[in-house]
Amino acid sequence: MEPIIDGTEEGDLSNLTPKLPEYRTYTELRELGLRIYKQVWKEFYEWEQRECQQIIHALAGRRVPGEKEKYNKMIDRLLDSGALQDSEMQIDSENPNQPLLVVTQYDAEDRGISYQLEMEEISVDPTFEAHPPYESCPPINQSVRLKVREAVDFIPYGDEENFPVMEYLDQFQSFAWEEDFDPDSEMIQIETVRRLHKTWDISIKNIDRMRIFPKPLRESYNEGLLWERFQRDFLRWPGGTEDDMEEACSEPAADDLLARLSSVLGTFCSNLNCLRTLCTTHSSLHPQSGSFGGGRPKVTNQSIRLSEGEPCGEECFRLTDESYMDKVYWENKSDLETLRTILSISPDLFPCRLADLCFKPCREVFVQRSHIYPDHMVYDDDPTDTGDTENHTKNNKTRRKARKPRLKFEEDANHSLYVPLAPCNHKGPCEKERCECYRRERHCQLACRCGARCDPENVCPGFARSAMQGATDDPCINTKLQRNYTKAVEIRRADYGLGAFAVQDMELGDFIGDYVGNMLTSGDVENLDPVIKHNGRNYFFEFSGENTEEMLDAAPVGNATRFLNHATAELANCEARILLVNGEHHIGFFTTKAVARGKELFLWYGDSYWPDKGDNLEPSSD
Ligand SMILES: C[S@@+](CC[C@H](N)C(=O)[O-])C[C@H]1O[C@@H](n2cnc3c(N)ncnc32)[C@H](O)[C@@H]1O
Repeated sequence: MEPIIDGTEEGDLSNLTPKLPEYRTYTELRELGLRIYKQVWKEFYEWEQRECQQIIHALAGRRVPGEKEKYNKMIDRLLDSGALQDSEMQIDSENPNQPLLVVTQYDAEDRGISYQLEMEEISVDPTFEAHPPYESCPPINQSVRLKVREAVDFIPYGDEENFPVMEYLDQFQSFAWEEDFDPDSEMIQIETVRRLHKTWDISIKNIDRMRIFPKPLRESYNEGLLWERFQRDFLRWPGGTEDDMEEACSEPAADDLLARLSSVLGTFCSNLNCLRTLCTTHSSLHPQSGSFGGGRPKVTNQSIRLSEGEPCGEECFRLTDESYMDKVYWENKSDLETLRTILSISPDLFPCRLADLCFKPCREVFVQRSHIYPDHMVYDDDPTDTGDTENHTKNNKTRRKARKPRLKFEEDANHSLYVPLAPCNHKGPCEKERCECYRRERHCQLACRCGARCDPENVCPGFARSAMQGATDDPCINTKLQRNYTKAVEIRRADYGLGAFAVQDMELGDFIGDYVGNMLTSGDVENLDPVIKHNGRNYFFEFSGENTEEMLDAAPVGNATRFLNHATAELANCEARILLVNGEHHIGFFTTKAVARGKELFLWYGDSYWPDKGDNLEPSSD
């Protein structure tokens, strides 16, 4: 038997039943929900049709008097389906210069009736040259990881006969326009929820129980239809009220520190190269380097205790010995919970900081941290190396078959300085004696924040000192990239499609920009896909170092650097350098000689880029 609505639990109908005694079961409630849903649906689409008509009318040019009547008459004749079943159109061959279109329609007995249609001639300025067809490329200022799309968004070059449409479509499973999220239906659902909740006093929980929407309204404080709605701008329409539904999104409990922080910072990326919201660079594959940089502890208690610095007093954690390890007892369990939460966010936070946050002596927090993370639990492997990455790589590998020619960063006599190095993994600042980066003149200067593992708080006292000193007169080359000290370029037609031209005089060593694109994790990429084959433009840039093989594709997203064309090594006036910035590899383009304003910028793409043609492509000399 259908359960009667419970009047005791949260989200019950005890307050509803007196108002609406007929709604006593969830089936009845669902019928009410569906009724409101249909009502909103109808209102929305009636409004949308009217609204669209108005917009289209507003866009139309001025009408010639009588034109409408003439047009209507003609349409009536054309649509007279009793007499005519088919039609064809042709230009009047006797009068090719006359802009006249003859429409002939045929009836079932093949009798044709012809109409002449007046046409408006639009002449195009003969000096106007249409822009060559280009694939879409939204601008980005840092590389991103695009999801591997299984649905095709649109068919590029669909109107060009020689584009292999079917070969292109074969790569996808479905059409995005058939599947993707529909903002209209989200608005209709939200308005239905609002009416049920506000007008009919039905709780969010009971609305969920009606099971009329495809996804739950409130899966958690940051999941579900209600939460998603507040992440977007909302279309205003007369039937929908943009009001207080936000309050229906539940907040994490007051004492759930981790959840509260996540709800605030969930979309904020704390990676030093990012520091922005809704990052798609770090959080998708490496969630721990996104929101919180937390994850597993990397620093042992022993190293913390022996780290550089003077004890702050007799009770300092630096003076903790074994005998003290079982003498710390915190009566209030919530103190320990707070410490655990802080450590789950930042597992290597120094005891002095922990002491401030927990209102406890540093020695006590140190001992408690040692219990939570005993030294045998502290690994020195790469915490960002998750199974996710592996899966992603595997997926890519199965999807991708052959190696594409790509712009490749190769170690040779001229470029050996710029082969990427793994971040230094030692305590303190880089030193001549021990650092490979120093030997190869790739060291981080003190004021530069290179080296993901060089944790300023715990293991790199040199960092803290240098940071206070501010930038040096001769800052590390990374700062040009970090601060975006680029020289302006203009993108315009060149000998090989579009090219990048100097807008101002440039000197040797000027920074042009950071080559950004879609970050691919696998060294293997798909067969030259039909779009590249068709338009002949390849935006892959691969670089491989000691432990890295990374690839950027600036075809789907990019910035001005994607337009630097190729020239031989002698004629090129720019070069690519691999920089290690806060532990991430970047490809910076720099001038290798002075470039006068108005001149095109060229890069030597490397031998592997032109597998068929060899390196004999030269730019024009002017
Ligand atoms: C990274 S894109 C450079 C920008 C490109 N010109 C555009 O319009 O987008 C590389 C492509 O440009 C063209 N290209 C660049 N340099 C060239 C050269 N020296 N000779 C012939 N084609 C070149 C090739 O189609 C190549 O795949």
